[in-house]
Amino acid sequence: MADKQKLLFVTGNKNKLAEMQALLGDHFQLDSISIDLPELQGSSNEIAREKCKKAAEFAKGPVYVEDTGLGFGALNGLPGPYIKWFLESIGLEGLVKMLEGYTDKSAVAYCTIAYTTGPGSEPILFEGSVKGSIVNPMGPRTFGWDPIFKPDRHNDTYATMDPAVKNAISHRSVAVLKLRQYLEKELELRRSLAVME
Ligand SMILES: O=P(O)(O)OP(=O)(O)OP(=O)(O)OC[C@H]1O[C@@H](n2cnc3c(O)ncnc32)[C@H](O)[C@@H]1O
Ligand SMILES: [Mg+2]
Repeated sequence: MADKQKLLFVTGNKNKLAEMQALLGDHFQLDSISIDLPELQGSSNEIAREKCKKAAEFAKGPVYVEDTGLGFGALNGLPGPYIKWFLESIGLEGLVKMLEGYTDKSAVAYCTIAYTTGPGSEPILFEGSVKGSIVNPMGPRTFGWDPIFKPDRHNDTYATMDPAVKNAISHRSVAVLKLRQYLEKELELRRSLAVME
């Protein structure tokens, strides 16, 4: 069997890395560099794209990054890409409190993966999102806002469900599947071109 294709993921977040390993490890040899890249302000797409360009300059080769957000329906999608700073400053309880005056508790969890073949190449984006609602914290406080996000059609939060279930339905898994399909097609194309040479 052919060696697994290598893939470099740049992130400062060990929980993201663990999930990526579970989602991609069977198909790719996933390497990682742990740096918390500076992030500009803007849409998740802009943030992921810029983060990816910086990561490629650092790694001097093909690389991917991801940006994850959590947007509240009642707040027109905020905190969105800024969820990390809200979480760090007001915590899970504070996030739940932000929606106290609203009947609309809906939220969207999303992941934007940006992949580039190297410095100077425009990153390609792969997006995944999951609709759900914000609930009082339930489950272990291991990963970010998992305890307050309950995906639609599930009785669990991301934190109370089995990690395998989260990985089967999550915003990250949707984006990862798109990345995987893209890379596998690319690889097939390169192999068929090599055969023709
Ligand atoms: O280095 P990077 O990859 O940017 O890692 P980060 O932790 O800075 O990640 P983001 O900038 O994407 O910020 C997303 C925030 O949401 C959290 N988060 C990311 N994915 C999550 C998930 O699947 N479930 C719960 N929280 C998550 C994460 O801990 C951050 O606080
Ligand atoms: Mg970050």
